Amino acid sequence: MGAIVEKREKLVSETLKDPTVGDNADAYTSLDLGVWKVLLARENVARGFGVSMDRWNTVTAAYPLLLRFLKEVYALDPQMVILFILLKLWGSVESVLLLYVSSRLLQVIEVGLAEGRPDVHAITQAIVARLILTLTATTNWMRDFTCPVLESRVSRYFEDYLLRANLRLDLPTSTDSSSKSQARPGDAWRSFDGLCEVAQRVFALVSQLAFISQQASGGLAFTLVAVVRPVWTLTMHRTLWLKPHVVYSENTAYLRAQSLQSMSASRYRADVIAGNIAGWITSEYRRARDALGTVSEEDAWSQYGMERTPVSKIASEWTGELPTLYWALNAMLRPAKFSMSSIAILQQYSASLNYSLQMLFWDVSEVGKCVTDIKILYETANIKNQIADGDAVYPRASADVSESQGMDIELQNVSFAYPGEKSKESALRDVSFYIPAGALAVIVGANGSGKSTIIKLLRRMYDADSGVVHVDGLPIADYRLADLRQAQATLTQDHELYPLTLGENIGLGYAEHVDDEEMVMQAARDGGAAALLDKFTDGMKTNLKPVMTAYGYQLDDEKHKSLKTVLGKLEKTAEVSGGEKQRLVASRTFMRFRTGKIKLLSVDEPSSALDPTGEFELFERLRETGEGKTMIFVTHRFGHLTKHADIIICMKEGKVAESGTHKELIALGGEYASLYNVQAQAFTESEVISESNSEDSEEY
Ligand SMILES: Nc1ncnc2c1ncn2[C@@H]1O[C@H](COP(=O)(O)OP(=O)(O)OP(=O)(O)O)[C@@H](O)[C@H]1O
Repeated sequence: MGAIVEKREKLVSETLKDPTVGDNADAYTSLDLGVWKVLLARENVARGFGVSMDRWNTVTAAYPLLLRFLKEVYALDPQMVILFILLKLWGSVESVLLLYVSSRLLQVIEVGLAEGRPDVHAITQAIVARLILTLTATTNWMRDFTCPVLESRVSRYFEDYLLRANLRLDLPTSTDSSSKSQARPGDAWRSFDGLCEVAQRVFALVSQLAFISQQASGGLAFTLVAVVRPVWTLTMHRTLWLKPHVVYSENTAYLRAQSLQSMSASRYRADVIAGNIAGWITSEYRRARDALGTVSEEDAWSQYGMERTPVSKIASEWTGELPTLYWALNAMLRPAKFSMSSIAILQQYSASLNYSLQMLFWDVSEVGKCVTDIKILYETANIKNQIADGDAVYPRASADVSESQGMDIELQNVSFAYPGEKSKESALRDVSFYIPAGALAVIVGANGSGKSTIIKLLRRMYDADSGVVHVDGLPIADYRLADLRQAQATLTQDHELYPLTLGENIGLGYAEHVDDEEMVMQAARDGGAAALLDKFTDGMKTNLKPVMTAYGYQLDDEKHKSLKTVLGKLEKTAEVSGGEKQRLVASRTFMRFRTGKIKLLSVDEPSSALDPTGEFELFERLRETGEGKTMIFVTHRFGHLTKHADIIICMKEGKVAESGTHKELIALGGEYASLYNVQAQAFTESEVISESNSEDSEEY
């Protein structure tokens, strides 16, 4: 863990010093906030009353985005939005009305007491006040109904927006943390509600100030004195949200404790139980906690907001006392103009203003977060994909190979390192080879030698750092991505099962025909998954991993047996074995073949969990189906495939060690021959297959 932290420190300081990164390291301030480190872009404009122009600029720059956001939310349901805002604003109106009623009440009581006659006005005022409270209860009740309806409309709209924005991201972009979107659909509603809340607070404060400034007991001077505190507090408020910053932790003990804590997740459970390491995890966790001591883990944003000295807080409290001081001084200096009721009324005004100010301050401190969340939300749709689209149509009408069913592939001096790769060596180094259209190529080599990476470059999951991948004579980057991918079928062990039905898991190989049960069934037969579909009562309609919606709380083992049984049944999902998963994924690939557009089939070790018969049948069917198309198989197993291969590319440490046919490579006696011999030894009488007699020995 210490090494990780050292590396992280080094990485940060080297990146900031790196002139190619573009920024200047001096432009950042590094802050330590508990377990967090914050790299904060330095503000370059002079500060006045704690407010920087940068902060103001950020808010004004966000204005068009805010306007767009509010317009979009309004368009979702104008009537509901208006009702929601009116109900919110009622809170502000109500506070002014209550101020008015209670000040009138005090005055009338005072007059009544002085004159000693029945106080009809006071009784009327009290009834009106009660009516206001009834209205408040009704508006609160109405808000309980409007709020969830509007919330779900806003959330659904932005869920849809984010789904589209995220699904269009390519692999390097979506895994790159600097461009990965942190937006969540729930942020949209929180931001809208937060902004409405601030609007309500501002409206409440302005109405109170307007009302008080008109009153004989208040007046303009009192109102001005009352606004000193909010102006002071808002200008002194520290927020990170409106500043460009990076937050990370390099606290060894904290990171260690977090890692150990995460080992309670269900994906580690089997290993933790089998390895009997629960005790070790707990004691290591406690040790990490002890080492952490009292260092604060509170989030960096809250810690940044905390004042380093009490000066600002003291000043804020004092400015809050100014209204009291004002009327106290007035009462002493001009006693004739003051009565007990006017003093009580001023006190009420002060208390009410103070409350509104505090609430406003509380909500305004969240505005920065709302603005940032809205910005992140919209920026998700503008994240630029790292894999640029080409404009050439594939297959090319003019290409010599266009008539062929296969794809003509040539790699010329291709080098590639994964983005942010920590390995000392690149995944591919100066790789060159040629696979003619319609050929069967097999890529072999040790673990980590770059075999799968070649397949990923052909699918344009990534682009080469240098060198060129040619497809049908043109650089691969020139083609339209959608055309290129449409012409390829891949089968790897990285494919996942979708949380959808078994039928959809297969049918999505050809999305346009996902509901064609006949076609899906045929693909299932080809991929060896037909028996699996028969196994489940719901067959193709079986939902594999439905999203969990069953929850049970406060259930007693004895008293609530039937409820627990219901819950158990609801929680049960359909399970498939590793081999069955591979059969389903293979069936999806066969479904893809039915598009009739496939020119390249890449198969990357998809059979690790298949039984020998299953594996043999799968490869045979793939070879039959792919007949005439270019086929690339990545494998560790030597046998039928290598025997039939038109070309074998043997990889070693990111380079092509050698290439040729099986016979040629065995005759060469190099890397391929030695890999082959290791496997052949297990099946032959003689320990080593010599180069000379190897020609007929590939069957094992
Ligand atoms: N997503 C990734 N990010 C960073 N490095 C990666 C990534 N995938 C692979 N690598 C690294 O690239 C190198 C080549 O990996 P690749 O998967 O191409 O090897 P392989 O020959 O297919 O290995 P295997 O036989 O184990 O499947 C390895 O050193 C690996 O650690």
